[in-house]
Amino acid sequence: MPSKKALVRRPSPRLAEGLVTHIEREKVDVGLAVEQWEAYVEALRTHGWETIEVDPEDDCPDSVFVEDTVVMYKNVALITRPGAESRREETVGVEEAVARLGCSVNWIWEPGTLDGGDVLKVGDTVYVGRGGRTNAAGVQQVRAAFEPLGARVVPVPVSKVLHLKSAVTALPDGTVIGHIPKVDRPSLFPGFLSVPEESGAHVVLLGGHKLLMAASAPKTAELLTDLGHEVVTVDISEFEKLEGCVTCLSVRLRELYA
Ligand SMILES: NC(=O)NCCC[C@H](N)C(=O)O
Repeated sequence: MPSKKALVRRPSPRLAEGLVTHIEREKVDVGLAVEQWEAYVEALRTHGWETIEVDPEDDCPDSVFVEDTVVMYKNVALITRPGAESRREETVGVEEAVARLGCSVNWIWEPGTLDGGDVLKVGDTVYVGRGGRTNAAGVQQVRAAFEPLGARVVPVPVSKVLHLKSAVTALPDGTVIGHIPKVDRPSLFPGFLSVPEESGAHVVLLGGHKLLMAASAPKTAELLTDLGHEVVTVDISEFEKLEGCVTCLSVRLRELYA
């Protein structure tokens, strides 16, 4: 059944200790990050999403990046086993939240690792990034969880950025967008549009032609507006310093059964 709920998780007071892998560490202003997070949540609400706060996990610096802890396909919530050990505790509260919402719960098991940021769904095609955080066993377990439900899992190499969705996301019509220097194999996607900025590759689909994007990609916002999309922007500079992007701050639940 169509639903418009989104999981979010308040930033930890230890946010500034979050992991950085592909970029230089920069000082994070936690107070500003909280303001930016609140504005992000407000943008989701303004555009028709009911936001559900997962209990905060103050001891986990990266817990605000809730996308990495669970992958939804239909009514099934696949609880991940994050590739970074420091993030594994984050899944506990998320599992409880999705179970309360009536999802069927499934899990990635050792030796599998999977970060939700490595999973991009385009219709029933589920692209899974095989990179620093997601291993081959993780990809195989996504297949086992979702293919019996009608998905087709397509593994994609990721070597230049943290996650698959740091490199590419998809527009409402299924066109995959990415900033070419950061995409390993653009030819793997049937329809690919190159965008001028790295953070322009990240869109959250708000419904209809509305896209939520970071304020740091004005040229891409202009391009997508010119193509007929309605672009809503949020400043997420403090999360970008930790390799976060608009997608990773929420998990949209579009097919809840309950
Ligand atoms: N899905 C995402 O883009 N997640 C961002 C995670 C950033 C966090 N600092 C990490 O390295 O795990």
